[in-house]
Amino acid sequence: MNLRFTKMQGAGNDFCVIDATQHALTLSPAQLQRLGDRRFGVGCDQILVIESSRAPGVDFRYRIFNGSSGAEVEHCGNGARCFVRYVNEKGLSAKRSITVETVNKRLELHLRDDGRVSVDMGAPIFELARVPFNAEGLSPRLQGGFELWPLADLGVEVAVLSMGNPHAVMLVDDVDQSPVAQLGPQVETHARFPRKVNVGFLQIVSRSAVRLRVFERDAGETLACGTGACAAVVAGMRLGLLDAAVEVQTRGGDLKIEWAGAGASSAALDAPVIMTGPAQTVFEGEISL
Ligand SMILES: N[C@@H](CCC[C@H](N)C(=O)O)C(=O)O
Repeated sequence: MNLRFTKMQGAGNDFCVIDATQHALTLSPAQLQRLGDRRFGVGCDQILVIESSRAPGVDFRYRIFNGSSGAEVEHCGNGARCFVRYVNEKGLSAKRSITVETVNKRLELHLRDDGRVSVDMGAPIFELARVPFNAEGLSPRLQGGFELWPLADLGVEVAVLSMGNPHAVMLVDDVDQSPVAQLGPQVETHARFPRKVNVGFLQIVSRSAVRLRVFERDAGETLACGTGACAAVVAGMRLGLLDAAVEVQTRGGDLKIEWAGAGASSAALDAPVIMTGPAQTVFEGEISL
């Protein structure tokens, strides 16, 4: 089959976007991997499929597949910004704000007048079983009232949370010196994370700025990870290190993360995380799969 795609990027995290609003489309893991393959296919971190939705109040279904494995995942923040840019540029909706549903949550996406995109990423999830993270037999170290969990065999401590997809965040002194390529895959596949995990390396620069590298589950290190930025900043806020609005510097660009739960009582922990950043179309093409 011949498949039309649009290559997009948000802070360097790149995507193949496929419009499946007019016809049902099922791609096999091998076809998805071909799209994701940088040597023999198109090349991208994730494949985003746009489907129509019949759910009340929902404009589109937003499906996400990791490009290297073809596995469907729950959430992709940088992809969400590209999603609403695509829908607008292709005239699939004239609305500046749309609501989409992923496999496990609803998101609100807004095109801003300054050219950037804001996404209501929903509330972070801290229940370990829902991340999922198996903490049996472990004792966390508390910092600012939040837990840092030891992964003793790797000699690191991680904050654990979900943005709809699983994240482990570790504090580092300097992201440039961090052993991301070595430690990333070891934490990603650690037995304590039964569905694997995205791994963030977080350097605190000030109370309103951080540097971040993320080793993504099934994708390796990417230039930026939107859910990773949200998870890392929320972890930093709960550890008492960050204020409520934070600039995240990644290798592919800057993202702004805001969360009303920072420094607040537990009543505000279910406040949504708001992410703002760029989204751009790179080129369009067709591939034979
Ligand atoms: N690039 C993403 C996250 C994509 C999914 C992730 N690799 C996972 O497996 O959960 C983002 O911008 O959030």
